[in-house]
Amino acid sequence: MLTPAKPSSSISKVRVIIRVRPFLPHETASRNGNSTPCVSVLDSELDSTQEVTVHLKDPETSRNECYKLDSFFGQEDNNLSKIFHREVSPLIPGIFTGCNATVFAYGATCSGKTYTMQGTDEIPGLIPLAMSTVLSLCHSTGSTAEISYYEVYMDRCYDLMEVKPQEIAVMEDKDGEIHLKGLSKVPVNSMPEFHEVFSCGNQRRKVAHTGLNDVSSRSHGVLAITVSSPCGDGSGLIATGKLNLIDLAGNEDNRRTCNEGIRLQESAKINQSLFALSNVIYALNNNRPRVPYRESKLTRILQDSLGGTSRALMVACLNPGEYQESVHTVSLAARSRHISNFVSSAQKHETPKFKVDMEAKLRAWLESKGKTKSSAQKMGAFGSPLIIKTPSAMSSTKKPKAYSSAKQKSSTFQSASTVKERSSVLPRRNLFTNVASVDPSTEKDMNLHKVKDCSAISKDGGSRKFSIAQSDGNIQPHTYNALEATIEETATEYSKVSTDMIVLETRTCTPDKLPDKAENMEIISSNFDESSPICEKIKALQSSLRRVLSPINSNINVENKSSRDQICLALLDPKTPKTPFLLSCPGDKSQKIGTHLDKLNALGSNLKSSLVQEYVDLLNQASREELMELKGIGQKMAEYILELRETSPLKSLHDLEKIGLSSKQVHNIFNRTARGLFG
Ligand SMILES: Nc1ncnc2c1ncn2[C@@H]1O[C@H](COP(=O)(O)OP(=O)(O)OP(=O)(O)O)[C@@H](O)[C@H]1O
Repeated sequence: MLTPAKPSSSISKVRVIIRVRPFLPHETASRNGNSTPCVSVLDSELDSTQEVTVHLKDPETSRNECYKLDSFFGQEDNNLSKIFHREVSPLIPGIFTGCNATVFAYGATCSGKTYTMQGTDEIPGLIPLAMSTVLSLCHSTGSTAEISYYEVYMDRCYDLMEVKPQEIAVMEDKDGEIHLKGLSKVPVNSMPEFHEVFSCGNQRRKVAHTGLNDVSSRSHGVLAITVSSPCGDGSGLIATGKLNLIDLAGNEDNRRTCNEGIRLQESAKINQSLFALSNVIYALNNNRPRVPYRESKLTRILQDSLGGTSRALMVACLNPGEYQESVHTVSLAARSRHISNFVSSAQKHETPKFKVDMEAKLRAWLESKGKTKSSAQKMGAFGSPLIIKTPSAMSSTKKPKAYSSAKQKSSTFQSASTVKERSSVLPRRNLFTNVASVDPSTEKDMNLHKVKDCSAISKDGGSRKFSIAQSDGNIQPHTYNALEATIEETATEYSKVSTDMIVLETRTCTPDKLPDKAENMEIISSNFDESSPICEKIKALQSSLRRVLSPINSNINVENKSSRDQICLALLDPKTPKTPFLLSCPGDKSQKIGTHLDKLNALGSNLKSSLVQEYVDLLNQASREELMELKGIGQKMAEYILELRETSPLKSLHDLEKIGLSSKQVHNIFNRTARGLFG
């Protein structure tokens, strides 16, 4: 029987849940029998269908982090039917009324994504469970089901139902509907039929890109179940709905793998598309006016099944023994889910300041004061979209000792009496990460610590963090949003040229711990030509940030730090010295700038970058007639460009591929224009 959709405490349009797989036998052996997972939730939250706080703890360094997510399924929930009945089954009835839904398994390699989606013969995964539910509903309602199975590999789409996987063109019609031209659809009436078709597709997916001995998926596998149902009103109309069940490729941290050659390219594409997916989910959950569907093939294909009336579920899969990897996965998942609500200045005066690792103490304290479990559960971690309800009667004399003593030492904490009723305190946007292990009472300069801490993580984990650190304060929402949009855009650009894992985070810190001068904040880019678009963007970002910050920094009132408002931003990166030119032999500076030929080559490359940038600007600004004067652009193309840039301005020539041009065509258009300059 289908369970009705459960009301959730969260207002996410895309639910984001965690699933932790059990340790595998060889993992338990190599951990000398230690089977404590690096991730957990409080026992009281284990069976919660409400928001949960996920705790990650590194047994080796005792680092820890907390994130708010929609639900948690631990190692003991090995039976996938629990996840199915609670999270997936409620999405199915909508498919029979013409709505779409999407379920993704997201996570690092070997975190259990494929297992979660497919299961085994004994323990069916989410895909067979969903298929069998759809089929039984079809039988009882007179509906029919068809399946398609395709993969997105290196930003290209291939039909897995064909004996030799065919590339599928992704087309968008004038109503914005996406069509996968020529994609096979196979009618399915029974589970044996389904298994036969699905396992052939799986075999093709495995062989196509991994080789038979390599178990890691290098592509995103999408099983689409399309249901056609007669409308119950006797009109003879048919409602068509679609359920996408997606086994995403595993994200990878390339500085911890030995990837090279094609593997490195694959990995870059995988990380880039996962980041684009997270941006889409974030935009949807935050009611952003623009949802960046066009940033990857996968999100473009899923446009009709993410947002609008569609419902979606992200299952973030974790390997219980991999702390760093889990932090990457959960932080990206939490960021996707994150609901932004900027606090107005008036509200900010009394915004409670908690440090994330105080949450458990505060919750315990509330409970000891006789608060009900449910009110205690509403207690948000620092990164919580919903900050807290505590009784206004709570007096400072009743403060817990640890709390008040912490307050004396650091303004990170505020007395419990300043905690406001939930109705009057809106959440601030923050994902407070990487500093949870810091003891503020011993930390002289919290901000420095944060920077150090994040840099260290960058080195350990090989991730690039793009962070916004913000104190509560008077930064206008539009200024904040503009900065945030710029940094997101920068991170997206970065993801296009880098194979690093990208972590984008918004953090909150206390005003007195922010750098006094904007100049103290380092925005470091490495491995890029100074003239590259990413460097240009970073420079522009840095200077606009300084402009925003300078009046604030000049008005510092040391005595009144708690009401001072600041925002600071840092691209936290391993510190690589900048070099004047990055030529073909990185690491050997003496050769890089030695000869006139090198300089000429460097100039040539600068010229090319600025020419490309000029060209992109022109494409974004020119009229239809002007566009048609460009070599290689006809009327149809000009119209496509006008349409495309309305929703998403072109950022690079590569963006032209989003309107269906192949990279060769894009190259040719630009070459013709460049040749025209000299011709
Ligand atoms: N719940 C589970 N119970 C038992 N074994 C599991 C479970 N989840 C995953 N595994 C095992 O863990 C290993 C990795 O799982 P899986 O192949 O699903 O990972 P993945 O995330 O899809 O990896 P990749 O991205 O590399 O394809 C497999 O051997 C799988 O059988």
